[in-house]
Amino acid sequence: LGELKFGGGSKAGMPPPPRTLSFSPQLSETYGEIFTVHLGSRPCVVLCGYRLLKEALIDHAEEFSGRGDFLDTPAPGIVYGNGERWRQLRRFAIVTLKSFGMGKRGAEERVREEAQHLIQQLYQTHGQPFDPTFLLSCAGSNIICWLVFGERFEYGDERFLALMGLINLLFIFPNIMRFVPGPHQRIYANYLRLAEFVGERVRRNRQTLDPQNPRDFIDCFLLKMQQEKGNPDTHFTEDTLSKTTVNLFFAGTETVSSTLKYGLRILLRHPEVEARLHEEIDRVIGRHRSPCMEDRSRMPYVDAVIHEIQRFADIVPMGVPHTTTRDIQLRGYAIPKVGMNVIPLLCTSQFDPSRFANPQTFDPGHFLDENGRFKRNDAFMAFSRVCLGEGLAVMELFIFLTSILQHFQLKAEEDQATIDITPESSGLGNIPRPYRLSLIPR
Ligand code: HEM
Repeated sequence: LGELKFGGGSKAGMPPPPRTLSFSPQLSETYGEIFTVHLGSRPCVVLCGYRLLKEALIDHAEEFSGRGDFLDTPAPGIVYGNGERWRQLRRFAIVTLKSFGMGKRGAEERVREEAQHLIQQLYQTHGQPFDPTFLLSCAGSNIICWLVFGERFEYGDERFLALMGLINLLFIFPNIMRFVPGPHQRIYANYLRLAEFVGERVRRNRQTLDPQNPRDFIDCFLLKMQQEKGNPDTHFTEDTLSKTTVNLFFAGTETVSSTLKYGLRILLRHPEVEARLHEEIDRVIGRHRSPCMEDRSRMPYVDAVIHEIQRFADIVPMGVPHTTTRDIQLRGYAIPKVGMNVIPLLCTSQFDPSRFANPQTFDPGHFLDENGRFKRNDAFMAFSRVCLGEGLAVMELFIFLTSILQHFQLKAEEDQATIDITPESSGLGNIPRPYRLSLIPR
């Protein structure tokens, strides 16, 4: 297993690393589509390629629905949940967020409104080069703030800035971070501060709770806790409230903004794609009204580009670890229920050469048929199987990206031909390279 790589990452003066994936897919050339690696003392079954991932995550969805536990997070919320607790918290979150309009018109209005705030902020850059990370994170984060905290924040609001400062991709691994010295311990400290922030909001909500008129996810959770009072086996506790809220906050913020940040960089590298996007946006939406979800069905090129950005950026290359809910045979191998993590290497489906003509090339044609209509491809697995926020993410990506391109032309700071669109580092997440761009009003 000498080839096993945990992330890439280029240092100053060094050539960029090859596109390494956390478990280099080349391992499958030697060991096949299914093999075991040992992470410390934990055996993990790694699954590679579209067909095998489909077999496990879709055809045997129930059997592979357990959440792997090598992240060792105690009293988990949804993302690291398992069994009955996970089922109940997940169902509750879906129903509650839908009641606030997630995946529906209510959320669409919020996303459109947030897009307008984002555009106003982008005009303030006055065509000068800037790093888009902060503004994109604010926009994505505000959608989740509205769902879980019942309000959006101005981008300069100190409470919001403090909150944004706590977010880091590595949040998802707080328990690992706790033990790794150096900057990781700071990240773990940030995780605790975010939990504290949530705790304060919970105290505030409790004082003003109106059972007839819950304002946000936290209110709904508190009401559920009241209903479950007296049930010694309840899964709705202070602890699961805090963890679930932190899960939603993280999962819904960093994913969307990283995809947008990656996407804009790819468009800087491919101005011909940007030009076709402008053309379709001008033709279908025009310059004067804000984009809405109804437009999407008439914009196959935009749809294809967003899918291709998500495929190519591949921001969660290893997926999130699963485990089996019962002993199962897969391709003749026995995977026991207990003690085995299953790592679905989503990247091996997203880059599967049997499913994409030129997997290593950014090409929106991967999602277009010969008549220019949008073409689904089942090997597209950016959301894996159980992402709870998929509908919301799709809405945000479409409305934010089309709004930006409706108003601005992108201008690179560096020579377009040399823009490197491989990730800055590639591990549990693919992190886009830091860059600056200018937005020229159209
Ligand atoms: C571009 C955006 C996004 C991407 C690429 C993404 C990707 C993923 C992936 C790969 C998983 C693991 C699924 C599995 O275990 O099979 C996941 C789970 C999850 N995502 Fe997303 N996600 C995105 C946006 C969001 C948003 C906006 C939310 C918030 C509402 C969200 C909430 C969650 C939650 C709560 C889980 C855990 C679900 C569970 O274990 O039951 N995600 N996501």
